[in-house]
Amino acid sequence: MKILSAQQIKAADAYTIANEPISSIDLMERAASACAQWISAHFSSSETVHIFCGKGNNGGDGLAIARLLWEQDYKVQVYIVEVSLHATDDFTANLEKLPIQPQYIHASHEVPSITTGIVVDAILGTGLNRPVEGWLAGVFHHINNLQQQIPILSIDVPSGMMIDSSSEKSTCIHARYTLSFEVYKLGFLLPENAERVGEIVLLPIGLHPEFLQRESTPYHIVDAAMVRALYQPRKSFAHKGTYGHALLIAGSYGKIGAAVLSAKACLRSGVGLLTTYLPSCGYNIMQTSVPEAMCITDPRNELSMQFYTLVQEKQQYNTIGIGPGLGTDVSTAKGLEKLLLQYKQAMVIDADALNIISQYPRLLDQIPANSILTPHPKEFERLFGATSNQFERLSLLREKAVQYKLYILLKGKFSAIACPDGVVYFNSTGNPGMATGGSGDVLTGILTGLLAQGYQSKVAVLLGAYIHGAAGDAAAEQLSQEAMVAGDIIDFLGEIFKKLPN
Ligand SMILES: NC(=O)C1=CN([C@@H]2O[C@H](COP(=O)(O)OP(=O)(O)OC[C@H]3O[C@@H](n4cnc5c(N)ncnc54)[C@H](O)[C@@H]3O)[C@@H](O)[C@H]2O)[C@@H](O)CC1
Ligand SMILES: [K+]
Repeated sequence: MKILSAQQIKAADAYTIANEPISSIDLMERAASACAQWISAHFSSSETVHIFCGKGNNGGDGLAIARLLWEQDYKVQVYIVEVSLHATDDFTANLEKLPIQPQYIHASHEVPSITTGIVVDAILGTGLNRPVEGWLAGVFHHINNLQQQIPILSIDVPSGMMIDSSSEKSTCIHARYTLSFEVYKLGFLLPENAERVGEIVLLPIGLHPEFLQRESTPYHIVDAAMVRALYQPRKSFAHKGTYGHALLIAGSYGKIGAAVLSAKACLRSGVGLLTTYLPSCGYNIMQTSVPEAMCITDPRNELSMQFYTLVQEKQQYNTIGIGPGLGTDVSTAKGLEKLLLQYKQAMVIDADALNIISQYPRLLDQIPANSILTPHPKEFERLFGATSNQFERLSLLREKAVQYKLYILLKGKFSAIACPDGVVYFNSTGNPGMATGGSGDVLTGILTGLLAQGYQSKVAVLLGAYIHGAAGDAAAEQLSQEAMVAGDIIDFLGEIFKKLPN
């Protein structure tokens, strides 16, 4: 699914108006009626609905929602926040049709103290062009400080939030639900706005499909339809050689569990054969807990330079996953350098392997093209430096993926996957229950398994990120976000794979 900028959304509205064709006011009515329907499906008509409207088209939506709910016997109060002298035509038209008397607000102390019902925020939408400050910021603080039990529903965008750039410094409404139109907005996907958008509800408003199809954007959402199209069912005449041989280089004394989780996830993702390369202390643990994996050990407790010779001697590995629990010992760093100099196929690089690379940045140039890097935000910062906000971090992510011809998956609620062509995909699965030790090791295993069996890097990373999150969602559903552990994600992979065929 495409993510459009504020300018593109405006163009989509205009294209729909011109080509459906439909009048602007009728398109607004359609948007408002989608919101009113959602509200009536979720809140009883005994609730008073307090609707705060600005004077742009977002406010126009609010006025139309007020009328539609009033017609459905809701008790409705409308407050017009005088954000500007100018009102848009569609706002004015809807004000004329409003069956009740609105109350005007020019100062923060004029916000009524609301003790029951629900609040609808239709003050500012995608037309926001500067940070919210002054008395309007005071109005927002009043609304945000209403009692916890009063849900705040923002229409299209929480007022005060920019959708294409950072608005960290802007005062913003903190919504429990954001009822947004048709497409995700970039700002919804970045952690700086997590507390502002609450739960995102996308409501279709019939924007012209032709426009959505032909408009290009560097930002996309990875959804179920996309991964179903990427998934390849297994061939009926397959043997274990058909699905590749992966090498997983992982573990150090005290962190063999990371290697075990990664190995199990790799096997459960369909790899044909798996060899693990571990420090000697991990031998019994791996052979006992993952008997399906072959095991080669390094005589030391940290992995050393020896692992490069191993790859040199045995060229049969279709891919290598390296990093989980590896440690950053100097001999391991040397081994990684030798490995990168020799191994030229796409590989998966995670955790301590990334930390080693950030200590020796010259290694970045040695990473085989189309490899997949999976940093969390701190690892990303260590690798590529700090940025002043998350939109800048996203630009840096794209820039580095292009520069080094890599797929870089920046972990988070909506993991951002930047590709060598500069396109970014945001994963839509996963939950906070996955913020637990070992989840990343599981992801590395899945990605290594998919790459080894012949998926192209792009497909492997999109499919892998999606099924990792989806298995985490299935685990949380069954066990709760609190009680689930990383190993549970592996246990639910099968359930997700079963749902993939079209
Ligand atoms: N036909 C359309 O164009 C449709 C538009 N829709 C709605 O229209 C919205 C966009 O409408 P508009 O472009 O009128 O924009 P807004 O309704 O977001 O408001 C823009 C107004 O707010 C002012 N403003 C911007 N930043 C401010 C700040 N920091 N402090 C005070 N005032 C500020 C601007 O000067 C302008 O007067 C969407 O979010 C959506 O809700 C929907 O009705 C769908 C159809
Ligand atoms: K709003």
